[in-house]
Parts: sequence; C-alpha cells; structure tokens
Amino acid sequence: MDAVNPATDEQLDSYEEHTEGEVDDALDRASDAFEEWRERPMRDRERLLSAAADTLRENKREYAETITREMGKPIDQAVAEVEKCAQGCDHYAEHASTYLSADHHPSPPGTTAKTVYEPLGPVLAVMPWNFPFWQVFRFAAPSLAAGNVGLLKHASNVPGCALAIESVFRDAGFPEGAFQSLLISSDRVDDILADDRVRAATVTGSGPAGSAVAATAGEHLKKTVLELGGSDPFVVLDDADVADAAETGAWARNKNGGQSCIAAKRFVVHTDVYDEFRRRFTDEVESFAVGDPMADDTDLGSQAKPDLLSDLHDQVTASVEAGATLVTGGEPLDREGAFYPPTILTDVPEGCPVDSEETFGPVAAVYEVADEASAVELANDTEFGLGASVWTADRDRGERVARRIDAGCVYVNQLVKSDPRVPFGGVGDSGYGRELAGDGIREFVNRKTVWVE
Ligand SMILES: O=CCCC(=O)O
Repeated sequence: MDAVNPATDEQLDSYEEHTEGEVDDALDRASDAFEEWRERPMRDRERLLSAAADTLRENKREYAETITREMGKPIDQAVAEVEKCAQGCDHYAEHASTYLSADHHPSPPGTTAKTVYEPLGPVLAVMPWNFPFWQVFRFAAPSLAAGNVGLLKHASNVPGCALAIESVFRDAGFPEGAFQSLLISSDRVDDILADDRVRAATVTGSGPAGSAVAATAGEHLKKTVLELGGSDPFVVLDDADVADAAETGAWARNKNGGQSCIAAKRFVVHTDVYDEFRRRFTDEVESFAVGDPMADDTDLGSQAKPDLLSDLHDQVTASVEAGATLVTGGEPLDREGAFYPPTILTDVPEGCPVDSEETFGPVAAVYEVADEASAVELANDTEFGLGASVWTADRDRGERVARRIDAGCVYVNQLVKSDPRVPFGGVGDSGYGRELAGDGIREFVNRKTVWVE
C-alpha cells in the first residue's frame, strides 16, 4: 500500500498488506479483548476514552500533518479534525453511562421489566479518506464506550492515518486488541465480515461500497450501519440574510476541498435574491486561497487523489456540454498535484452530472426557483437524503421548510455539520442507522429485555 502526497505527487511511504495469518491473529486478539473489555466497569471505559482525548490533543499537530500529507486538506482543517475527535471521545467519556442506563417499562405489580444494553463484539469499520480521523472516531468512541472492540479497514490512501489511530488507543492504555487497523484491500472485506468472530459492520463511503458490505452482512445476519453519499441542498429563501448565506455557503461547499458527504452541493435560491446571492457567492469562492495544504493561510488544498480530480472534472465538462453555464473555475490548476479551483455552475439542466450525481470536490450547482414550494420540490429531487440547509429570517418558516425536506438532518441558518451531541445519518441512498449522541451508541448493542418476577 503506497501513501502518496496528492499535493506534490511524492511517495510518502509504502506499507505491506497484512497477510491472512496476520488478519487471523488480529481477529483472535479482537475476540479475546472483547471478553475482557465488555466486563470492564463503564467508569474504566470512560476513563480510557478521556485518556484517548488527551493523547489526541497532545499530538494533534503530528496527527494533522499525517492527515494533510496523505489526503491534501489544509493543515488548520486537519488540526480542527483531530480536536473534534478529542471532543467526540470526551462526549462519550461523559455521557456513555447515561446513554446506556437501563430503560424501565410498565410491568405487573411485583415484577420488573427493563431493557439493558450489552455490547455485540468486534465491529468492522470500513472507513473513507475524507475525514480520515473523524470518521473513525465517530464510530470508535461510542462503540468502545459500549463495550465493543473495533477493527478498522481504512481507505487504502491513508494507511499512515490508520496506524496512527491504532496508536492513539494503544498509547491511551486501551487493552491490546481493543482497536486494530487492518491494512488490507477492499476485496478482503467479505471474508472478514463472514468470519464468526466479527459481529457487525459500519461503513462510511460510497453507495456501492455500502451496499456490497450490507449484502455480505445480510447473508451472515450481521447488523450494519451505513453512512453513504449525499447531494445536500442549500436553500436560500427570499427573506434570508443573503450575505451570511453566501459566506457560509461558500464554506459549506468548499471546506475539506469540497470532499464531504454533507457538503452543500445544490444551491437552491429564491428568484428575489438570486442575483445578489450568485454575485456574493462567486466573490466568496473566488477569494479562497488555493495552494499548499501545509501553509497556515490555505483555504483549499489539493484533492485527495488524481483519479478523483479527473472524475470531478468529467462531471463538470459533461454538465457544461449539457448546457450548464460555467461562472468560475472549471479547469484543474496547471501545477503539480491534484488541485481543482472552486467552481460554480448555473443554468444547470435536469439530469446532468452535477444535478443528479454527488460531486465530491469544490463544485457548486446553483439553481433559481420561483417560490418556497419549488425550492422544497427541487431540494427533494434527489435519491440521496443526508443533510440540508435552509436560510430564512423567520425561524418558524425555517422549521416548517426543514420538516418538508427528506433528509437525516436539516440545519436552519447554519451549514450541515456533525456534532457528537446530535444524531447523524441519512435516508434513501444516503444509508441508514445513526451515529453519534445516544442513538449512535445504541446501534451496536443487544437491547436485551430482562423481565423479573
Ligand atoms: O463526509 C461526511 C461527514 C463529515 C462529518 O461528519 O463532518
């Protein structure tokens, strides 16, 4: 497995894939660790999660540099990502016991009936490169707190991140085998999932990756959580604060190089504020500093891989050929590395790639709509249903519109973001199940009913 810096095309390191024997040993260690870990009092598990948060904070620059070198995001965004992982660990260190305390049910006099939450066992996490630390901690913090153990199959372009995450848990004092990274290619996931020692799986990634894992897991009757793609609408109504919407929208699309499932991708703008929004939004994205991701003042680093840049550019050119108007950007930068500028398309024809597919990079499709009803209709005109953002001066109207949008979360006057305190996940082609908050920690548990006469 080669780690290549996408900003410089330089090879960073080469890693040997784990052999079948090594994977088998890892699964044995995971099973053994689970038997011990599940018996640990919750306060021990919470204490170790706090220690993981400390380890993350103490070494945040080092981890952030590994992230930036392997996938090209700006260093300040990588530092923020590591800090968010620490917050996620802190959150479960503080709240896991409350989230998993037994629920009591009405029962006949003289009996008690309750639900207790018990861990399932080793959980396989198939994770992507776009937030190579956060996506993993979003699964690992609640799962470990619940008493499960983790096996990570990370994206093959971020092996250094995978190993660094394993070392976070080791250095924090977690028992051997509680969290392990498997350096393997995707075609070996099925066999691992079929193994009796693995009890469940979670996938963050593309639709095809999610449905392949879910099919195998289904065959072996194992629980899955899928967090897949999105084509999030960003709806600007006629009474919105347009300056704020344009500034936040520019970040909502371009943060993390635009490589986020919850990035705003389709900007649905009321005709009364369309011209002003388009002008301000264009000014905002054109002001972004694109360049060396290691530099502190960079807003947009490189895309994570050259092949993904070419896929993105194909989506843009095919959409322009179909009739979309290119307002800004639209050509890869003429320099070493995989750099693509913030790009805006208007007059987007129905069914062209930027309209109907997920764009995983800094490409915004901007639409003009006549009224609120058309805005909702267009927002819902997608197979995805991850997040959405609605902009209006009227909070009640915002909430009313939010409730008509088919998505796992809708943010009013804010960009879509995950936060350990609230559940996160999608509907439709964006997957199922929830991560984070109480819902997240209760995904990989046996909700056991205990009735005592
Ligand atoms: O890529 C999607 C999710 C990113 C996040 O949790 O902030």
